[in-house]
Amino acid sequence: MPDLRARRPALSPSILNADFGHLAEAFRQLELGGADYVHLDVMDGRFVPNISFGLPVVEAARRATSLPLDVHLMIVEPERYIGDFVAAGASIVTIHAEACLHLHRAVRQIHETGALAGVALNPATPLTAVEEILPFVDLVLIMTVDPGFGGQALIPAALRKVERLRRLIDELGLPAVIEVDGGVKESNVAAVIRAGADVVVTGSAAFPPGGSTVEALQALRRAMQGS
Ligand SMILES: O=C(CO)[C@@H](O)[C@H](O)COP(=O)(O)O
Ligand SMILES: [Co+2]
Repeated sequence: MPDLRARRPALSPSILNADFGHLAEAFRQLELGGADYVHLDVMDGRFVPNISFGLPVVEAARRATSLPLDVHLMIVEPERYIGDFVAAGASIVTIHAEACLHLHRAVRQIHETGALAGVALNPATPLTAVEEILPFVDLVLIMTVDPGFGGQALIPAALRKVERLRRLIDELGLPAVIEVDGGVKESNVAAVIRAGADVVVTGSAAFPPGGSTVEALQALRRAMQGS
């Protein structure tokens, strides 16, 4: 399992905006561009209004790259599929607090399968939704857009939530890392890191139409270092 605290800030590009006809090439580009993880956005058309992909793509990703797979489950009742996604190759399984009634049990389930456990919050969900589970998770994912689609603009108010979570985690001395997902790009990634992100997800910024993913990731990394 990856050590989430080893490389911070880390880059976890999402393949949501990649060319699905050439996924193996997309993974190669992410490796060449220096990605730390690959973010896989699983959407069920119920928790979010969009359907993306499921287990076969996670399995294909596992075969195509040695990068750790950071699986973001935007599905209702995620606890029903945790074992399947870990068996498919997920290193990190992140479930939404809004989608899961028994978070404590689901987090334990993720750990029992040998993966790292993340809990995600939508922009309108208050931090109190993760306060009690915070000591038990490896990662908290703060959505800076409403989930469901790539290419949306980051909601600036969500960064204030990242700042508050940073303070809380540091005050309590907890090991959980903060991942920020949604609308992160070269022009705002430094502000996202300054707010307290340990891991940043970039979807559309990692796969610019007609552009180079390797160059996009290198530019993002430079901007991250200038934070
Ligand atoms: O979880 C999601 C969207 O629901 C994200 O991971 C997006 O895939 C990120 O894409 P950009 O906002 O960076 O274009
Ligand atoms: Co995501």
